[in-house]
Amino acid sequence: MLQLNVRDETSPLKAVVLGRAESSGPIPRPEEAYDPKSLEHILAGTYPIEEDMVREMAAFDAVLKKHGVRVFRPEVIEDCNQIFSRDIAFVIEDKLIKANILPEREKEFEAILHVLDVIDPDKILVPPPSVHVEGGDVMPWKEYIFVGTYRGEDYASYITARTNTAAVAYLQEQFPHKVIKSFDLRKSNTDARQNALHLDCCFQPIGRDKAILHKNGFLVEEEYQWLLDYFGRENVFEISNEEMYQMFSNVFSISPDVIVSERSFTRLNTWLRDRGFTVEEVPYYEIGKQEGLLRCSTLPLVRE
Ligand SMILES: NC(=O)NCCC[C@H](N)C(=O)O
Repeated sequence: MLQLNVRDETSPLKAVVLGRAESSGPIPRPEEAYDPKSLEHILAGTYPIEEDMVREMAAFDAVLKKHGVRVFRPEVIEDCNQIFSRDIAFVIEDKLIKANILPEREKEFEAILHVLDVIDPDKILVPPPSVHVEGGDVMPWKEYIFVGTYRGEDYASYITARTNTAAVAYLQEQFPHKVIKSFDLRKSNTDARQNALHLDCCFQPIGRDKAILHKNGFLVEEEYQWLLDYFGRENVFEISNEEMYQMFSNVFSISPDVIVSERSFTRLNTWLRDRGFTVEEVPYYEIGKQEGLLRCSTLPLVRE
């Protein structure tokens, strides 16, 4: 049995699910896209090909293994995009919460049932259908659980709004000893530069006391300001609109000292190295075309 344990975003990683790109299906039709960046690449004829994405994920897998991480992979479901394991379930403390994900992505969960077999069933939580939540929006951090949400009345019209206010209330009920801090995120179904698809698309804690942050991802300025004040301006790497689009905030922590990043993120990677981080660079540009990157591809199960 695997003893689940995830209390933050950066403690040394022991076990993780890494998504996979094999048999991820044909190029979707424009009306099948569920994020604006994929849509952009479908329309431009630049949607990533499977071979390239498999190669990128293999490079990520090799880095995780080099650092002694036990890596689980989903079973292959034919013609099903299973790259972004982050969103199908997430672990907080010793509980795995099944996400109530976009209906278009529901069957991805079946591919990790073999992982659930090594987890105590009492530790698996299944939220009611009214709770919409995806792991990209949820981040345990010290006494907090940070949650990205969309509070607008027009929630249902955004395929890019994945975590609702019922999820915020649900997480508070399940983790009463935690402070749930929610953030209203900017959404666009059509413009990837105006869309924070999940919280990890505009913010992520790194190291012991640092964060990557993008102001325009937040609809409420005080909520962005709260994060800036909490981490302290000198500990925050602020990213531009273009860097958010390139998914700079979606790097992945193997430990407080080791971060996996995209090889072209020169400004970020230099800032990290200057602050003593070990940066493991991998090619992940093709996967980035689907509005997800390294954090989105992982589902941490055990951190020290
Ligand atoms: N945590 C994340 O931001 N996940 C990325 C998911 C991208 C995928 N194309 C989606 O729209 O669900």
